[in-house]
Amino acid sequence: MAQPTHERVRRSIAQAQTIVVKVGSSSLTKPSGHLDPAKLDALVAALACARLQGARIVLVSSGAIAAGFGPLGFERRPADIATQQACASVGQGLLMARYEVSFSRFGIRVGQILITAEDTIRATQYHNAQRTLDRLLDLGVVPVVNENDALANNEIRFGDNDRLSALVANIVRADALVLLTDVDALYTAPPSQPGSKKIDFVPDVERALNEVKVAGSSSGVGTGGMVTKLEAAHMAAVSGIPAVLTCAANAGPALMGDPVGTAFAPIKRRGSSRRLWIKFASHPRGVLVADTGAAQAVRAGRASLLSAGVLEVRGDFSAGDPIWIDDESGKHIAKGLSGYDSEEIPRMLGRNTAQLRRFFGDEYAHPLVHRDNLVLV
Ligand SMILES: Nc1ncnc2c1ncn2[C@@H]1O[C@H](COP(=O)(O)OP(=O)(O)O)[C@@H](O)[C@H]1O
Ligand SMILES: N[C@@H](CCC(=O)OP(=O)(O)O)C(=O)O
Repeated sequence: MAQPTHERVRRSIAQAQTIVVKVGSSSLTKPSGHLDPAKLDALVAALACARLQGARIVLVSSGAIAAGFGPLGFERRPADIATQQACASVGQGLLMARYEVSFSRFGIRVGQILITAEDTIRATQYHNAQRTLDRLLDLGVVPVVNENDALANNEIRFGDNDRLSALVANIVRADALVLLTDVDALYTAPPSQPGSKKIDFVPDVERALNEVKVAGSSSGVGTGGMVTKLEAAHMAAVSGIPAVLTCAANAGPALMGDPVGTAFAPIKRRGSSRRLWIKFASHPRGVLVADTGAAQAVRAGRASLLSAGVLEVRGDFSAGDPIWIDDESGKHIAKGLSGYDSEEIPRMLGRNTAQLRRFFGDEYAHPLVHRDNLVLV
């Protein structure tokens, strides 16, 4: 794919039909950490303007914990998970109530979607989320998405909403991702560092990941800082979606394609959402160890993993679950979705397709991991 120019990326954002906008806690709160209704109203005005011009808008909004800790009597954002979850439970309702009132000024309805990492890992939940979001957008609603903090356990939590927003962008097949935060752009180093310079355009986010110095959040209310925002821009780029990162006050101009903040070029053609999910969001539940020939074929690309080239299966998983494909030295080569339950696999190992068909029947004559369900790492 030819590298798009800065101007072209901005134009494609201006022309985007379906747009995912992510707003961070720090952009919705006062310095005290409490929810700031004026900031929320200003953001909603910019989004409503785009919506009323025909864009399909999904808002991924943080701020539940920030909205909840004040009313619960805490002076600052609590650090322990259980209290954060309690704050999110109280704050999510308060946040939605504000969005409801604010969007209703423009005659726009909102719908709440609380999502967990599991919903982006399991194919059935993923498709369920996709169907609901698509239908809401068809009905002209602005879905307001957040992680289901009150229930998500720490091991599978995203924790930040940046990467979640990139997955949502893929789920709704968005044409653009807009990341709104408390800095106006990506800088060559954290803006507090002397000499850091603003970056207007990132043609290749994979290179930027190595070159830009980023830090975590320093706002006291945000979570991932610039690290997870760059990861989100990367996930968008590899699924063919241009992104722009800027401050919430620039939401309007950013959506119009004006040269505010930092624009990120897509680096691949739009790939399948399944592959993005496999690569970035799935948590493998087992391992298939490939022999030298199979490892070579998988590494070379576009080859399925056949039972004949697999030496060992580890873990307890079901057909459709994500698994690692390792080489004999234990190095991860790829992630993929298993075609079979782990308990079915041992008797299939080392056998070619004709043998599998003869011994076990047609339903066993398929690859252990089909190439469409496999992503190199
Ligand atoms: N290279 C960088 N460029 C811009 N901002 C950076 C960089 N490295 C770290 N940051 C910090 O990331 C912060 C934004 O992240 P965060 O507080 O998590 O916001 P949000 O709540 O919007 O997710 C900024 O306030 C900034 O200080
Ligand atoms: N889901 C959490 C978001 C966590 C968070 O602070 O994220 P972010 O501000 O986007 O870095 C909430 O609503 O409070």
